[in-house]
Amino acid sequence: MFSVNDISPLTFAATAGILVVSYAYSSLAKGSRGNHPPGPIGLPFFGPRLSSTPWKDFAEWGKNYGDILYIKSYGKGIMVLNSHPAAVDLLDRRGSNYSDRQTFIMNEYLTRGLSFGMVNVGDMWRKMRRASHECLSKTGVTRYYHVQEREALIFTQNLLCDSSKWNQEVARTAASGMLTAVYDLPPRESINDPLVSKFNDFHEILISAVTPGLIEYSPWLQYLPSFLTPWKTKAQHRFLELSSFFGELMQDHGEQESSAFAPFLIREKDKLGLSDTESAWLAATVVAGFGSNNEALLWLFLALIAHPEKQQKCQEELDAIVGHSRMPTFEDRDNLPYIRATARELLRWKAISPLGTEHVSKEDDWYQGYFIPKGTMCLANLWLMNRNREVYGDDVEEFNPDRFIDSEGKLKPSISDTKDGTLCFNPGPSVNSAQHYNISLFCHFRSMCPARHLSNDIIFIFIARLLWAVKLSAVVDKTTGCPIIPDLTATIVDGVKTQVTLIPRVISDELLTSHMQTPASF
Ligand code: HEM
Repeated sequence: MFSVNDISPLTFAATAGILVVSYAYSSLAKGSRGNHPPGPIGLPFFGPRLSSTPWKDFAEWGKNYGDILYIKSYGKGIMVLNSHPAAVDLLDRRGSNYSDRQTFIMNEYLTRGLSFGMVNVGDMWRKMRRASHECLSKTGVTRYYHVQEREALIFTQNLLCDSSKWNQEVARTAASGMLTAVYDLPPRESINDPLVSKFNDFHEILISAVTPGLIEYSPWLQYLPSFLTPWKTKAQHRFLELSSFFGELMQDHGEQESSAFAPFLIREKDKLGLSDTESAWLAATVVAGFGSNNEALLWLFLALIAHPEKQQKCQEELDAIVGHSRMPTFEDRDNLPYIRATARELLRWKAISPLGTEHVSKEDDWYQGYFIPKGTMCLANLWLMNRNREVYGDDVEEFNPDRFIDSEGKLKPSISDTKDGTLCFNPGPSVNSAQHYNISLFCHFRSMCPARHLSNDIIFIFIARLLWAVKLSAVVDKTTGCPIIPDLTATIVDGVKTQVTLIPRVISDELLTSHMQTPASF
């Protein structure tokens, strides 16, 4: 019988050598730490320390480690793509491997996989994308023009009456516009409107469902007996309660012959292949997207208050093109390049979704000599891409709409205006135009924001109508006599807090009132 004692020291050393080499080879093939993209290591298991603005941490680390970072956080592999070409290569060209979403256990219990923004690429995702395309495509959104125009008018008028709670008014209007677009409901008058509150709560629920808590780090906890997991029962009840609420909304407001989203989902039910519950959740999660528009409009106030000279340029354009006898409409859009540049700059300056949505790799992959294991979470650092100095110049931190205006005063084309996304915004002599891109606000990947046209429309018409009617100024500090300029380095995490003074520019309130006669619904 063979025994270890029979092996000579030489054979033993040779065998051990072969084992070490083959272990090293197989770990390399499986992607040992050494073969992952570089990145800081930090504490065992916990990984490197992340601040409340991780996109800034990633940008800082990128200076040492390069455009593709890999970190392990709480045992989870995360790859961060700091450059647009790398993001396009992986999330678009190899999108079939990187289109899964991170699974959050809490999200599964609360939404049963029906929250549109968190659906994995697959049958359900395709159905939801197809259904939303009808109403959110570039031509589809034209049906909402009058809804957005009217909301921007009501918003402006309400601010003229009382500007002290301007940020609440922003929240009201963002929710109200989406409720009309989806359920064909009349405008909501107050932030305390029960439906607005309900969707505010729902928005919070969706966020909490994807905010990692203890259960995400210790998934086995979910299998404990029910008396030890009351959160599970609570989440399941919440799902049923929300499903029945959204179902009733669909029934009450979805049966009309209007071109709002919910009635469309009901009419086309068979063609779209979505069950009643799935349609109800799709409609509700589209409404919940108002949070992003709300955030963009909050930043708009800060940008305009801090930059009266940019505001004035917008108003000069409005005065020249629209005049004082009528309000701007979507028909004026092509003739208002500076307003459009302001809208675009707003989203570049303060990325609303700085890291996009998490993508997860389905299979092992190799990229630029690095190994990316299956199940790696991939984040596109959109915040940083929109601060590429080679593309935007050295004043990337500034709010400067002029960067999008060419020497003839026209709006420069944006990546969304080009098919292949390879447009170079500001090519210097050393820049390879095929490698540089101008703007990455909504992502250009397979799961790019389906509401990008709608959001662009909303931001455009709000800037146009608001600045047509009023001038925004900072409040003056009574003791110093100086204007209180808001903190522009703050992030939405800190909250957007500032006071604003409104100086009316319109001839009379009657003019605004006359615009209220526009149709109230579809
Ligand atoms: C200024 C406003 C907005 C910005 C900047 C924005 C940005 C984004 C970004 C960056 C993504 C991630 C794409 C990816 O990583 O793959 C995304 C996805 C998404 N957005 Fe938006 N968004 C905005 C408004 C909205 C609104 C109003 C809605 C609701 C109608 C919405 C619904 C979604 C959905 C459902 C997804 C996930 C798409 C999918 O998984 O296929 N967004 N958005």
